[in-house]
Amino acid sequence: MLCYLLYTLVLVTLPFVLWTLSPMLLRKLITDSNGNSLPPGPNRRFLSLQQYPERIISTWAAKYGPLFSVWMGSQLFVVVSDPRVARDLLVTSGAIFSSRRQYFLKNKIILKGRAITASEYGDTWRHHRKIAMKVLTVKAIEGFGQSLSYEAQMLVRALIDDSQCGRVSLNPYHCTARFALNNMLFISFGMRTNDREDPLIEKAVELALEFNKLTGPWSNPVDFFKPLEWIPTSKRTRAYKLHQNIIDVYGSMILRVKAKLDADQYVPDCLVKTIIQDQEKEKLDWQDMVMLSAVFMLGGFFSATGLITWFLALIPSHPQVALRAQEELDRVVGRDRLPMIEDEANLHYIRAIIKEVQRVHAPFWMGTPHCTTEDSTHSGQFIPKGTAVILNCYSIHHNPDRYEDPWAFKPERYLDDRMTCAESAQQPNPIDRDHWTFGAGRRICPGIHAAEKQLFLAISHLLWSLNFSSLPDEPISLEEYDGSSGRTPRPFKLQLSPRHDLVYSVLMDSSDSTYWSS
Ligand code: HEM
Repeated sequence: MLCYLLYTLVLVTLPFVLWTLSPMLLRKLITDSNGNSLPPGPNRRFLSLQQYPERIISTWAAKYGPLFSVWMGSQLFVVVSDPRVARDLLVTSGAIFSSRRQYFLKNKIILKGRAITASEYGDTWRHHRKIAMKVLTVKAIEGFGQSLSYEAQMLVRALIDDSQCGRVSLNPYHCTARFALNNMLFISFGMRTNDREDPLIEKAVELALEFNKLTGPWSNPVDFFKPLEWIPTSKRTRAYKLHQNIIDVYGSMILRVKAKLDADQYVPDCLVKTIIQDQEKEKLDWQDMVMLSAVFMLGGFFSATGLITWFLALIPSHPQVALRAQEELDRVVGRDRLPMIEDEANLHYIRAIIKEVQRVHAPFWMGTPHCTTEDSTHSGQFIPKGTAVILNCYSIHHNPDRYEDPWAFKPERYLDDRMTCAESAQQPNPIDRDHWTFGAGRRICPGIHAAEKQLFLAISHLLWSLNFSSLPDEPISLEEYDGSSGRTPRPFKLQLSPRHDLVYSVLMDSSDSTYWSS
């Protein structure tokens, strides 16, 4: 009996053990016609990397070098941990390094291969990205300037209001989320929410959080082991539910805009107005329309919320940074008005703070994986067609050769950098690029201009108006975070106070008196 049990155990586990260890052999067998073999890497397969995958990835990058390979289940990945390699592969060889792997949960179930980010490289991706760019170019974003500035003012007001003018401590997440949500609502649907208790905020936050929990590039075994696709799991059920919720929530919002347009009511220029008006010309079906509007809300909203919340988590432990920024604000803007978009060019230290937050707290340490559409080689290393490519921002952003004292939060390092992030990404020498938070190559984040303007307005308004401190018995963790594809800080509390006597009167000078209740 014991023998029989042992025999069965060996029979069941041996194939799995051999499969897990097969990379040892495959690394020797897989070569291109010139004998170039795969980049080095761990000699076993993994099914997932759960919490904080960047930590093990950076250890592997240190061991195996700037281009290493690793199998996640049946999928071969290469991980890029150096700016020059990133430029060579993602930019120079962009024609074959710009597709997307069809992840089971994210791409197949939740986004159905659409939403730009889930589309494979080709005509549909090009077409949908071009449509999105109609509202995301520098010029288009300038057109949203007034609304973005207004939301920044509302962000500060909401923080003051919710903290009862600084009398009680608060978790700022709800306020930062509403700021980013309203910006995306306006750019996508030409609307904003005034209601402090609006269930739409809860729903949008819930959908974005669920999306980020379910779609980490390395967090789901089902993405890498096909037989698991047939096994009902709670994650698979959640993915189907999320897809349906996206269709229901954003679909009903599109219908709201359409009803207004049909009734000849005013709708500001926005993504959804464009796609409704051009639906026939652009040959968009209902799923295309919903997914295009959803990706702004899921990706754009979550990442901007994350970065502003990370800024608020960082600032209490860096009072000297706040002080220096506030001296700059007093000198350039003064105390009798709020910062404006036009001030950005003269607020060098504020811009440096934003770049440094983006470097030390990039919302996506592993970017969004690209996928190759042809065989290629780099420095004598073979990268087969169908390989998934990870841009390892975590190692790149902590390389001491590029960033002196890389673990420290030091905005000064960017003080002489006068370029926008979009301009910096175009520099011929990739080492000079500020950071890699927005990705690289043909799939670089199309929302980069919208993100930069929002972040500038939010952070300059916050620093102009308020001082922030943590609670003595509730230190803020800068190490831990929530999310798997995107990261936001663990919930924390702040104590805030107005910075000078004019703060309330300048902020009160607003047309929207229904909102401002204190
Ligand atoms: C606030 C900070 C933001 C960060 C850090 C960020 C970061 C990223 C990253 C890393 C990618 C993947 C790039 C690649 O594949 O190489 C991406 C893609 C994308 N982002 Fe953003 N993003 C931000 C804001 C936004 C905003 C505001 C929007 C929309 C208004 C947006 C829309 C998109 C879309 C549609 C894609 C898919 C692009 C494609 O696959 O071609 N993002 N973003």
